Formats: sequence, structure tokens, C-alpha cells
Amino acid sequence: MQEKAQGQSILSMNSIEVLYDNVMLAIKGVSVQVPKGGMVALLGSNGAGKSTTLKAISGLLKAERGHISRGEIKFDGTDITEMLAQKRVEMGICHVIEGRRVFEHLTPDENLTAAAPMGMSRSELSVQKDKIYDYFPRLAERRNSQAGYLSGGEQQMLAIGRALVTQPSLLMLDEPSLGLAPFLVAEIFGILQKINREEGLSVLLVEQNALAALEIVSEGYLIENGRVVMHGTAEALKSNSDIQEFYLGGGEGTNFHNVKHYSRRKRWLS
Ligand SMILES: Nc1ncnc2c1ncn2[C@@H]1O[C@H](COP(=O)(O)OP(=O)(O)OP(=O)(O)O)[C@@H](O)[C@H]1O
Repeated sequence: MQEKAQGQSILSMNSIEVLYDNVMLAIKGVSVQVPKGGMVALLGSNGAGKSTTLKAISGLLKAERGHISRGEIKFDGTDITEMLAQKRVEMGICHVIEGRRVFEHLTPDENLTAAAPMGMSRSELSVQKDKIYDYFPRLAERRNSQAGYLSGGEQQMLAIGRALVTQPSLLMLDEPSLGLAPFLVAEIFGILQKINREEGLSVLLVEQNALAALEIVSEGYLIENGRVVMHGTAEALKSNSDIQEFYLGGGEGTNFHNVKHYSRRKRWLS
């Protein structure tokens, strides 16, 4: 059963360690599998190592003086551990980094054009844009406005749209819900789920908003202090009492006794 699941992984990350500046061990033997066509969440609090995990996969560590010091990453069966970031993009890995990076002085339509891979024909680009506008009707309405004046939610939709133009087979999103109202998070996550269902796009989602993430993924990993401390189906994670208490806001309140209890119980996780 385990072997079968691994055989169907689009991403297989095994015992990865990442060092920043040759001294700071940010992740300590993280293993994550993303099934082909699956949606998986990486959950955890600030500084746990979620973004570092995504950067190790997309090859963006070098820009931050980080490197993989141990372990192996396979994408669709190919070892990409040492591969240049650009080559990983060409293979179908797309990483939407935290903070909705779009060209603010360009329109959404121009942003999508700028994100298209070299060599994509005008007709193919037009097909891709139509598809993106179908998924994100709000973006279609604003396609000729200046992107800098779009709302936070619309900018996040545009950042995802820019990723989709590259026609990835693995889409990695870093905190797409950050700073957005709950109804917008629900709208964007609903669209992501639709794209996953209709296009078979594999998604690896980094989120602090565990409640929203566990509604759309099929499985999740909880990362604490650079280590995976829990892995399971979304249903299993949602019903886990520690996850409920620490990440889903189902706790008993924050009086002094509970905070001490919280720290004690959380230690086993790390
Ligand atoms: N460029 C860097 N140089 C040195 N240390 C870094 C760098 N980036 C991250 N770190 C450290 O690595 C650890 C993991 O950080 P990371 O950003 O991966 O966590 P995270 O779970 O994504 O949290 P957040 O949501 O706050 O970004 C933290 O201790 C952080 O301070």
C-alpha cells in the first residue's frame, strides 16, 4: 500500500536538511510526498520551516544563501536535488512565493503575458488566459485595470493566474490566505480545488490557516521546529485533539494554567 502510494507521487522529498549561511539548520530531515493530482498541506506556526521546505523544492534557497545539506528530492521520478531553479520551472514546478508578487504598474492581462514561458504562441497564450479568466471571473472583470489597484484577494488571484500560465504540474503556494477576509479565502480555495479536480493539477499548500487548508486538501503534514511531527489525512488531522487545540482554535482558552499545559503538551511535538 505504502509502495503503491510512493509510486504515484509527483513529488517525493526524503530526509531533507537545509542550512542557511552554512550554520543555521532550518529543516532537519523533512520527508513529504505529494501524490499525482493530489492536494497536500504543510501546516505549522511561524518559523517552523514551511517556506524553507518549498524553497528546497523550487530551488530558491541559493538566493538566500541556503543549501540542501542532506537528503534527496525527486520530481516525477527525476532527482532534482541539485537542479537549477529555472530547469525545475521548465519541468513543471511552480512556486508562488509569499506576498502576492505581481507587477503593480501592469494590468492583470499584461501580468499574465509577462509570466508566459518563452516560446508560447499568441494563440496558446490566449487559450491559457481565457481558462484563467474562466476560473477567476473577478480577474476577468479587472483585466485592464492597473494591478497595483486590485484588492488583496484579486492580487492573490493574479499571482495564482501568473503561475497557471506556465502550465505547471505541481503548484506550490506559500500562505495564499495571508491577510485576506475569510470569504475571499473560501472563494480562492474553492477555485483551487476546482482547478485541481478539472485539470489534475497537483498542489502543495503552505498555510498557517489550518482550518481553511484542511477543508480542501486530502492530507497534511504538521511541521514544528524544522521537523515533520504529524502526517495524516485531512479528516484525521481535523479530528486530532492537539491539532484542534493548537491550530484550529478549539482550545480551552488562554489562562495561565492552559498556557503551561499547552507548552508542556507541545514539547512532545518538537
Ligand atoms: N534566509 C534565511 N537566512 C537565515 N535563516 C532563515 C532564512 N529564512 C528562514 N530562516 C530561518 O529558518 C527557519 C524556518 O523559517 P521558514 O521561513 O522556513 O519558516 P515558516 O514555517 O515558513 O514560517 P513563516 O510562516 O514565518 O515564514 C526560521 O528559524 C527562520 O528564522
